[in-house]
Amino acid sequence: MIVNIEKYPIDTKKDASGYEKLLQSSISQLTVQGFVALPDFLRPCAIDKLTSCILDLERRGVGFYSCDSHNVFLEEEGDSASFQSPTNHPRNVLLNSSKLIIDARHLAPHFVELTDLYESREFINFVGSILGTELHPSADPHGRYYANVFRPGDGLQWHLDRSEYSVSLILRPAHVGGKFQFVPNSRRVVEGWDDMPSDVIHAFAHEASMVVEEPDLVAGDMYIFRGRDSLHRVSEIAEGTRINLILTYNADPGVRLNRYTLRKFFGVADPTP
Ligand SMILES: O=C(O)CCC(=O)C(=O)O
Ligand SMILES: [Fe+2]
Repeated sequence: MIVNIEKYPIDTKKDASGYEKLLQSSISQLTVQGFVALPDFLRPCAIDKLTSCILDLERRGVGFYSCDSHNVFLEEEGDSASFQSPTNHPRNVLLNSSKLIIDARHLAPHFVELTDLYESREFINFVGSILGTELHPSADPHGRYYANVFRPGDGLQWHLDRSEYSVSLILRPAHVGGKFQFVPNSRRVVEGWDDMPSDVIHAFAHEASMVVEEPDLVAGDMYIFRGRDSLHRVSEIAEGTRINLILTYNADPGVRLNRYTLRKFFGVADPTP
């Protein structure tokens, strides 16, 4: 088991009162901050094993280095009514991101325990109970879960995820930069923009009661948030390497990523039907 089960009794049958306490504190964190951070969720030996295995895959050239530009919605530029919209409309403004993604197909053979966690009823029920929804694993063979490796100069610009819910497991934070920044429940505001602000943080400073959160996350931490409803990014890495795992879930079964996301971030030009 890669989970620090003594601190996080996610199996309700084994420790009902510990589970209930954990659930209630996580739910109140989500209500107050719009996300949940669970420190030391992974066992130290799991952090070491997962990290060295991902770095080894990177050395062997496994994974896709995505450095294509994208818009905040992760949808085709101009594939809808807003095609007629001004060039500065968020749908038309391209942002530059870069990172290495090692997707679920490449990770699975090396990470049986990760697949087990991703699919485990206890884990899905725990995360779903915090988020107040039934959760289903993604049906996307590439994006159900994946590792991100950010090197200096890399970063992931502002976007709204295609998957509804994301769970991130931090394996190694950057030394400088590489901060996870997000604005809880900001989708509606972003959808209302006619012009993409050049400085998103500054733009939100003028929105009543909207805060750009920047949690301080360290190796072993797990965080949960609504990636489709909360604009978020990873700021540029200045020093060190940032490595994390993202596990994605949806309220409906059978959900897959759109072609845009698969092409730009996973290097998949022609997804299998
Ligand atoms: O690496 C992170 O913390 C966030 C990554 C992310 O937003 C994504 O992969 O969609
Ligand atoms: Fe994201």
